[in-house]
Amino acid sequence: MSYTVERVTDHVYALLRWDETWQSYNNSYLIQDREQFILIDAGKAEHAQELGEALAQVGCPLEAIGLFIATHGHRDHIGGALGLPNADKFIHPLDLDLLQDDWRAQFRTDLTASSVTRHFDVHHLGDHTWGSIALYHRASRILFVGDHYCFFGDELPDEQVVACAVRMGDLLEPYRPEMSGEEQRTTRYELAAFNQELSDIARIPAAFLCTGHGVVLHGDIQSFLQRGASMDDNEVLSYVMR
Ligand SMILES: O=c1ccn([C@@H]2O[C@@H]3COP(=O)(O)O[C@H]3[C@H]2O)c(=O)[nH]1
Repeated sequence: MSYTVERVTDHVYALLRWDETWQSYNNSYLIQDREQFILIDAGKAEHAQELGEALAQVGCPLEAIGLFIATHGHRDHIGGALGLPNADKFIHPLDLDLLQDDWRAQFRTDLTASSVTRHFDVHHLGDHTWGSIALYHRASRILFVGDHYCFFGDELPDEQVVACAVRMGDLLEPYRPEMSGEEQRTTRYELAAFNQELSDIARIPAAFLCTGHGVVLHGDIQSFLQRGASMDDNEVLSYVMR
């Protein structure tokens, strides 16, 4: 099994696949709701079959996923969603352009639909990509932030998928505009805006932080995010240079 599957909390699983090509974990998350399964992010299209096997391992056939939400439109978060036959698929309208032409028709952009807001508070971030979002799943107190803040390329600490945010304080990641993969974004350096967005989501009473890549954090998520939001230019530079 090329996916690592781990329970985050009741009815929520993290599914991580180490991608040799990009040398990083790619994360997806499964939530078992009373009526349906919900998938957040779906990995690359070429890993879709393995994602299906990982989901089956926790009792979720692909047909049972009724709702899919992408944290943003990069292909390592979207590709696997194409194989979900019964899911209503959502993405922020500003990321629709990132999708292949023949994929766009499969996606809805009305994130204010009750099928989404019944479960999640949606926060537009717009940093990693123009349409990147954070999703707060109120029932589980999980904050999904996609790649706004993530551990791209990092190994799992002590091979643990879920780790304590306080103990992982030095896992802080710098602001990395180059991660956006889009020229428009990579040439902009907007640390102040990035920090403000982090500071805003740090107010959410989350007990878990689920990012687009790598370890899942639990515990004092507010302090962890606030600490990230307080990095100044010098500190960002020292992280980038290390
Ligand atoms: O070998 C690589 C590694 C990375 N990237 C880009 O960096 C981005 C990081 O965020 P993401 O995971 O949403 O998408 C990734 C891609 O856009 C790439 O194009 N080729």
